[in-house]
Amino acid sequence: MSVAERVIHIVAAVIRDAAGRSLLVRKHGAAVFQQPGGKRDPGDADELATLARELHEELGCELVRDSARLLCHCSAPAANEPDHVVEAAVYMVEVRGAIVAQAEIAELRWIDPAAPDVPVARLSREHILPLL
Ligand SMILES: Nc1nc2c([nH]c(=O)n2[C@@H]2O[C@H](COP(=O)(O)OP(=O)(O)OP(=O)(O)O)[C@@H](O)[C@H]2O)c(=O)[nH]1
Repeated sequence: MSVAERVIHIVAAVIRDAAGRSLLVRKHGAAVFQQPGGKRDPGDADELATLARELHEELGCELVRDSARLLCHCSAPAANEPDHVVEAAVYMVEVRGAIVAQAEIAELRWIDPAAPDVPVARLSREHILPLL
């Protein structure tokens, strides 16, 4: 496997509630929680199209596109794929509609970014939550 094949490019979302808690998801088969989001599909026009599609697939809600603000670009060892690195564009976003875990999601959790009470993937723990 080449170095390029070991890099997973994703677009990820920070979604917060009125109390400042942040939403994390755990996928079926995964041990740790991570940001909602995912890999870009060839059919996605841009990063926000990827995010809108992933948020709908995972949470059943709609991205409010105008609300999106780039928070950071960051990278960490991938949570679920050994020997892979995840590189993320991370956006703070607002969503419209009810947030309901869809089929691919085992669990949703609103966490305090300063004191998560669930196991959290490194990308979130080391790079994203400290910015919130
Ligand atoms: N979405 C997301 N993926 C992350 C994060 N942190 C992290 O290490 N990853 C890694 O990046 C991979 C991205 O896969 P994904 O499962 O979210 O993406 P996807 O929905 O497009 O993939 P799929 O269609 O193959 O299921 C995860 O399996 C995980 O190993 C994160 O905060 N959010």
